[in-house]
Amino acid sequence: MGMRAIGLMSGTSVDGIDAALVELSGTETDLEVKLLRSETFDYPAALRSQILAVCAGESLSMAAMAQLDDAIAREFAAAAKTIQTAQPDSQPIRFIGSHGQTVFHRPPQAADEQPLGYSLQLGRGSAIAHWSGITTISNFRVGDLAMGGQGAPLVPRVDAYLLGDEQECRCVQNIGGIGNVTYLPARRGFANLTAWEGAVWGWDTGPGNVLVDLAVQHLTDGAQAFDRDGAWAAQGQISDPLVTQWLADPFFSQEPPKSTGREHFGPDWLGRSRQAAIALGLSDADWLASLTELTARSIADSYRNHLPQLPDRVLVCGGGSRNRTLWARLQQHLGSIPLETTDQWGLCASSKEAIAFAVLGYWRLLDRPGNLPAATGARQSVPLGEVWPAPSAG
Ligand SMILES: Nc1ncnc2c1ncn2[C@@H]1O[C@H](COP(=O)(O)OP(=O)(O)OP(=O)(O)O)[C@@H](O)[C@H]1O
Ligand SMILES: CC(=O)N[C@H]1[C@@H]2OC[C@@H](O2)[C@@H](O)[C@@H]1O[C@H](C)C(=O)O
Repeated sequence: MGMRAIGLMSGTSVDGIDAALVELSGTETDLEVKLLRSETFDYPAALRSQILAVCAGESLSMAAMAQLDDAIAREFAAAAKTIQTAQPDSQPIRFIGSHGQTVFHRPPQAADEQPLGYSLQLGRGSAIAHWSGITTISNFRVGDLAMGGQGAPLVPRVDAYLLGDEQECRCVQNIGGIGNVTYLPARRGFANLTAWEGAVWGWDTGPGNVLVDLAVQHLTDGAQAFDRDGAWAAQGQISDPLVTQWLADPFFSQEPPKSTGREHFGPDWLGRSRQAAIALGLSDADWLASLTELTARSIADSYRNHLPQLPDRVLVCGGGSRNRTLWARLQQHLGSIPLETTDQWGLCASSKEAIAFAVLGYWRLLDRPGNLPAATGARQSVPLGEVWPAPSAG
């Protein structure tokens, strides 16, 4: 029997906590993850607004930050306890792997006086361990940042061992708030596993759902959080000149390793895009169609611009996989390359990132590396995460 664990993730959409109860066995090529249960726990509305305000640059006193940190940790601990209670049996949970909530992300800048990147995830693991009574592994990004890396994306090494293939070259495309890709060349072309792992690659492709979400929230005064199934964008016309103008953003032509967040693709970016759309006389639906197109184009263009070869297949995960308009546009730009969800390959598309943080925590306990230097730019691969033992009962 494998090791039972819980993975917890709240991403850049800030929609809620994705929780996955898993059973883990093996290590890398023999790694197996059985998903026993998964659930999303929405943030209380007031907490979500506060997180979004902080992500948008609102300043906080240290006391307010401590309070926010622990309000998030409480939600994470409660999510873990709820999913633990829903277990099919009463097996002990060995650990929680918790990503936490990113509220600030600054990639390293080579020309800067402070070249180290900085990434802050709130919801401290020590408090989650305290409130859940389960050993918690958290703060996964800092170890990579200390090695000079971007601190993101961290999922590529997990994708490699869960979705890599002997014969086929694949891309795994996550479309959360921000989009990120993992490139998995076919294993058969490599002398050994180390050589193959060295050729696995990944980067943030840019906006996933974040701009469309913000636009829908703006247009509906917050009544709607996202463009369900892409229905609104489907009613509009794409403005190619506008999309081309947006694609001139320097992030898109930057060579990987690269990562980004709401600091760049956030409210200010959206405001400028709104002005440009109004200047061209676009309707609301045209604006949404064009923002959706930007996500699709930025993903497909980044494959063409950066990859050594186009993949045989693209596997999509994250909430954006449910946006039909985005899906159709991405398929259009990928031409004959088949586009499928990771569900079709045995890995739940809406829980994959939560599952990945359970695997990264597992690798921490096994003293195995978590990051891929090719994906993050770190000087070396290291085990990721800090371990917070639960206080013993009684
Ligand atoms: N039915 C749907 N139609 C269109 N979009 C959807 C649908 N369901 C979810 N989404 C989109 O998915 C988003 C949530 O995706 P997800 O949970 O993968 O994001 P995340 O955890 O913030 O990701 P990341 O950390 O990778 O940025 C929502 O904000 C919404 O934009
Ligand atoms: C700083 C941060 O939280 N980055 C997230 C975000 O959401 C998607 C993309 O940007 C990715 O780089 C990362 O998450 C995934 C899970 C990762 O680290 O692989």
